[in-house]
Amino acid sequence: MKPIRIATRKSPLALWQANHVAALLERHFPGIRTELVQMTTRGDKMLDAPLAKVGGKGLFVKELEQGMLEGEADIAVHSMKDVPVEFPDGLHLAAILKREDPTDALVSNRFAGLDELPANARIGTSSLRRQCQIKQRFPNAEILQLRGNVNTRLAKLDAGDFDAVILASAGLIRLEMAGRIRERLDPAISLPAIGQGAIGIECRRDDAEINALFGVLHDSDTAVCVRAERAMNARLQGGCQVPIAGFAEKHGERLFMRGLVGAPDGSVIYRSESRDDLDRAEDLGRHIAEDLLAQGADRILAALYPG
Ligand SMILES: NCc1[nH]cc(CCC(=O)O)c1CC(=O)O
Repeated sequence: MKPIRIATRKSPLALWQANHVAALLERHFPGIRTELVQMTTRGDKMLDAPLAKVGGKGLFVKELEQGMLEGEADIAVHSMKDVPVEFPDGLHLAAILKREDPTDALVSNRFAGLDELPANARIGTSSLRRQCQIKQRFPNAEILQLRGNVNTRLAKLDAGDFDAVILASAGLIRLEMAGRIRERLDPAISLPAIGQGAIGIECRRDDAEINALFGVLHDSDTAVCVRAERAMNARLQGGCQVPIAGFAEKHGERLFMRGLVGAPDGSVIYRSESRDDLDRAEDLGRHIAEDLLAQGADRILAALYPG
């Protein structure tokens, strides 16, 4: 069999994730070979623009999808957080891996945790979702733009540009930098992004050989949570550039989900939570979305998407 070509971005985290999938495939299917096809996405090129202004869905995945559609790669490995809810014709998710720690992490060289931060702390993040939740708790905090891959962001912190930065715990853990985490922020304080901590494997729908491989890597507990979260996002039309958070957890045979939509300045945050059966994951996500819209989230989202 020809090597399985894995499309990936070139950031250290993306390469870690692609190599992780390659190692899992080689472990489960002795004899299978893999090779990485490294690509640059529009999101990687526009590292200076504030993420909220760059816009466009699929900023970090489009080129990888194009590569698969053109036959240059067989699968793409993504952070589910970056994957739009709609797939291009011909592509779909083959598997979702078991979720890593889904929380946001506070990283600081000066302060031991969130409660130690001064009221006017300078906090680095380019995520409106993180910004609105931090601003609600610390109205006088100064939010400073922080783009680039995980290593770049830590270098900017170490250069003294910020009192603290907020990153996904999962990225730090995967890159063996968990020691830099000062506090894993409780979801009640910083509700994670849809899909945060989960890795997805995308491939061509009609590629039977490839599709057959991924059942063993699929984690159905993670998938049911991510399905609920993505159903919420589908209803809200959210991308990674809007202040939307959604996080589902499996408690026994039930799902518990929380969602929020906030104004970027933290002046108002609409929150919703609910429970439902596992086989109603998508209804649960849509229900949370409807509840948020009914509270007033539609006005926040309309202001962010003119037209
Ligand atoms: N926005 C980029 C991005 N996409 C996924 C992760 C982290 C890994 C994950 O969520 O699985 C990150 C970095 C971050 O938010 O700090």
